[in-house]
Amino acid sequence: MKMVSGEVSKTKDTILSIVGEIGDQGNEGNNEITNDVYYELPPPPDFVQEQIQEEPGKTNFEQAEWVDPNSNYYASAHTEGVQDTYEDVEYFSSYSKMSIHHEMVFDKRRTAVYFHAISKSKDFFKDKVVLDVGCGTGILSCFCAKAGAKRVYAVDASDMAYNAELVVERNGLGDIVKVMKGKLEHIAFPEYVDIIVSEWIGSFLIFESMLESVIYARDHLLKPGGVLFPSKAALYFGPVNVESYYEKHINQWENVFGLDMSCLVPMAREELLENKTIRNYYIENSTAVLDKPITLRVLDLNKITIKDLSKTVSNFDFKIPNGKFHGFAAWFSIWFENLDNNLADRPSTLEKDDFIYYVINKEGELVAKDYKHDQMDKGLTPKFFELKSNTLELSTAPGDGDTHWKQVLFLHPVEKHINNQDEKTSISGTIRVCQNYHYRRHWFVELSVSCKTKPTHHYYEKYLI
Ligand SMILES: C[S@@+](CC[C@H](N)C(=O)[O-])C[C@H]1O[C@@H](n2cnc3c(N)ncnc32)[C@H](O)[C@@H]1O
Repeated sequence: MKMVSGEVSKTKDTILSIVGEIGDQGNEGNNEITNDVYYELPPPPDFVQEQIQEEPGKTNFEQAEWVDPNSNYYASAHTEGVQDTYEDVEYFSSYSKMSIHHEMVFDKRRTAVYFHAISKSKDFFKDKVVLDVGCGTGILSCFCAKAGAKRVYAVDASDMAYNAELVVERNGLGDIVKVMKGKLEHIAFPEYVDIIVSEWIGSFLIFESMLESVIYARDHLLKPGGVLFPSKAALYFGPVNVESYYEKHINQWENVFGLDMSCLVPMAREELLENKTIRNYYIENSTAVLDKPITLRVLDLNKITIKDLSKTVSNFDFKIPNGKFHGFAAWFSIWFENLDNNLADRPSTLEKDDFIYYVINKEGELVAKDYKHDQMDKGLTPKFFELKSNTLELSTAPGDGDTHWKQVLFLHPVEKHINNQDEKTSISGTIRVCQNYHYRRHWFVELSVSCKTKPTHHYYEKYLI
C-alpha cells in the first residue's frame, strides 16, 4: 500500500484532484492495490461548517484530532499493524472475484430490493450526494445515478473497483459516479453526503462485520439529517423441523439409482451434525418453524454503535408441538424507508384502518401488502418499529423466497422426536452472540438449551460463523 504522507492539511481542490486520480487509475486497468490514500479524516460536519464560515474554501485538517486511538474506529482504520484483525487482505481478495459478485447480483430478491428502493425514491435522490459503501461492480451506484443523484462516491477496497469503473463508463454515468478504490476508513472525501447506500449484509445478518464500516461512514461522512439505505434491520431466531434438509442430505442415500446405499447414512448424519458447524439452507415452507420466533437483534442504523453491536444475549422459551425438532434457524429482514408514495395500487382487500407497505415477493417483484397494526407483532418477521406506508421490506424468513443468504441452521446434535402426549414441549435457553475478538469479521454463537422432554435434556453448543 502506498502511503501518502504529509497530506494532513489539504485544501478542498487538492483533495478533489486526488479523488480524481483514484478514479483515473481504474481506467488504466492497474490491478494492484497500491492506491489506498491515508489522511487525517476531515472533522465532523458542524466543525467543518464553522471552519468554512471563518475561512471559505479552506479547512484546517490539522485540528482534526478527534479520532480516538482507543476506539473501534481506530482499530478498523488501522488494521495494517501487527495483526490484521479484520482479515482485510483475504476479505478484499475474495471480493475481487467475479463469482462472488455473480452470486449477489443475480440473487434476484436481493438486487430487486435495492433496485426498487432506489429507483422508486426519485423524489428523494434528486440532486443528492450519495456514498455507496462497498460498491462492488458499481451496480447500486449506477441505480442512484439513474434515480437522479447529483454525485455518487462509489468506494471499494477490492479490485472489483476497476470493474465498477468500466460499468459506470459503459452506462454513461461517469460524470456522476466517482469510483474510489481503497478502504473507506482510509479515504479522505471532499464533501459530506446526504445518503449512504450500502449492501453490507452477511450471513446471519452480521457476518463479515461490514456494518462497522457503514457506521463509520455514518458518523464521519453523513450530513446531519442524512439518510441510510437500508435504515433498519432485524435478526430472528426460532425452533425448526427441517425434515426436507435431512431428506436431501441424509435419507437420499437410501436409494440411489436403484442401489441400496443406506450403509452411508450414519456417516452422512455424523458429518452433517458435526459440532460447531452452521449450515445455510433455504427452508421453503414456513410451517417448518415450530413457534413464534424471538427477535434476537434489532438494528436501527441511524443509532446503532459498533460497541452495541459486538454482543447480543437473549433468552427464549419456545413451546413446540409433538413431532421432530431439529434445532434452530435464524433469518432477517431489512427495511428501506423514504420511498415515494403511491408506488402500487391499494389492494382491494384493504380496509379503512389498514395501511400499505411494500415487500419483495418470491419472484423478486415489488408488491404492495396490506397490513393491520395488530399484525405488527405476528408472523416470522415481527416489526420492532412503527411501519410507515412508504416502507419496503426484504424478508429472508422461511417461505418468503430464497436469497443467497438463505437461513442459518443451528442443528441439534441428535434429531429429536418430541412426544409429550397432548401438551406442547418447552424448549428454553439462552443464545449469546459475540464478535470474535481476534478475527473480527467472525462471530461466536453459543446456545445453552433445555428441552423439557422426559427426562429433561440439556445441551450447550458453540458455533463459529
Ligand atoms: C456485499 S458486497 C456488495 C457489492 C455491491 N454493493 C452490490 O450490491 O452488489 C460488499 C462490497 O463492499 C466492499 N467493502 C467492504 N468493506 C469495505 C470497506 N470498509 N471499504 C471499502 N470497500 C469495502 C467489498 O470489497 C465488497 O465488494
